[in-house]
Amino acid sequence: MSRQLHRCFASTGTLFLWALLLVTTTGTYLSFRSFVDTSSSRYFPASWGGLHWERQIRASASPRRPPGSPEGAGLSVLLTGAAGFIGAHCSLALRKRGDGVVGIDNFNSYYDPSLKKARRALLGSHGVFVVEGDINDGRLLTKLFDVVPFTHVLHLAAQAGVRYAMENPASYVHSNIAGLVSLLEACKDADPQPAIVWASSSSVYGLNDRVPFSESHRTDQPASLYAATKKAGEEITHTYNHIYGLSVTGLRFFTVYGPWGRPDMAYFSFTRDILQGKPITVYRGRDHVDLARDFTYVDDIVRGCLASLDTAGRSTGTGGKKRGPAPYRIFNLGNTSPVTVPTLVAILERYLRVNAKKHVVEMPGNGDVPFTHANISLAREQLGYKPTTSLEMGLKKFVRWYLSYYGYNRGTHEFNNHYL
Ligand SMILES: O=C(O)[C@H]1O[C@H](OP(=O)(O)OP(=O)(O)OC[C@H]2O[C@@H](n3ccc(=O)[nH]c3=O)[C@H](O)[C@@H]2O)[C@H](O)[C@@H](O)[C@H]1O
Repeated sequence: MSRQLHRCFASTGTLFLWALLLVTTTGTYLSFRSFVDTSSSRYFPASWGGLHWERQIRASASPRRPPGSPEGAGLSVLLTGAAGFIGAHCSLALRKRGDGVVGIDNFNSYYDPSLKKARRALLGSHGVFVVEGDINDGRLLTKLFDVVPFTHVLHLAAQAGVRYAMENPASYVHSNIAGLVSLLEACKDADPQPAIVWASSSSVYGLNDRVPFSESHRTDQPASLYAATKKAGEEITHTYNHIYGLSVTGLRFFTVYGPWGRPDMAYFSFTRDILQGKPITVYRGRDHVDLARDFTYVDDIVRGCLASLDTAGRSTGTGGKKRGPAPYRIFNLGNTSPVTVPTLVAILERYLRVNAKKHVVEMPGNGDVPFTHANISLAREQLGYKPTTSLEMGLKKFVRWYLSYYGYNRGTHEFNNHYL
């Protein structure tokens, strides 16, 4: 009897232990799931969806060219990075000529998000709707293509900045590699497939020292992780063109500047610091040679982007299957007249009527290249691209915008009314 009782207690104890194990495992699993769910929903906030949202998307995507217009029916463009510098300018230019545009932007805090929100407000006042979302969110992209048969994607969302790549390398992989692949996946699955025009960079020329830089020059010696991710983007888009028949145009932008620009770029941060009486750091190359850039004004770049969309040709695939070859193009979009960084500073000093406190240092090994200079023959021939704005003229427009936007004209730094 006592042996039976003992066996019974022993088996009850074993059962209890099993039950305990089961409860603990289930609890651990559930808390892991909830962690995964909350972290992913924190990553991709579900601030999209619903009938009202879909109506806004459709309205924004609809071309508004009059029927029988000489320019044709009008494009319907999904524009990534729409609250960014070049994205906002392109969105407005497309809208103004009667194309439909839906923007997407993740409003990250790489630089002051209030500037991005101000750009979004400007776009909103012109009928361009910008979805707050990340291009890594495949569900959102699929939904957008379900709602609208976009004819084109202008992909300008990216982690920009050459030197920041040493501080935050993961953000370059997230946006410029993973985000690009996520977007291409959605595009290849879409029916009809859109044609894609996207922002590569002059930085892909890296250590190339043949000038001016031509599309046929080598681009296998990047000097920064930023450049490497843009170069990778050119190879990745080629794969999608080859396998799925997506029409792809990559644009190598050369140090783009202008009103509503990026605060992390030299012309912008120099302006801010000069006005605030702070010293600026001017990098200098080896043997005391000044650094130079083929600074390109944003309106010229916008014309290049629109011409690329207009000449992109069709993607050939449907339902993820290629039906024939599609265009794959790469163009330099530069200004063809490099200017040294000290000259850039001198022009700003003149317009701002303030002498900069210059701190000249050897260029640190942080990804910078000594100079850039675009050969734009190919873009001129195939896109009719012809930059018309000198750095002198473009900086004048930038400074005028800067003073107005930051309230210097009224002797106050408060938010001001500002228009392009
Ligand atoms: O064409 C591109 O593909 C890239 O262009 C731009 O890169 P960059 O040409 O490096 O522009 P930008 O930072 O304005 O520095 C300009 C000059 O000022 C020098 N520079 C910079 C900062 C500083 O404090 N001091 C300084 O001398 C600096 O050494 C350089 O000589 C975009 O940012 C990038 O996203 C990418 O699009």
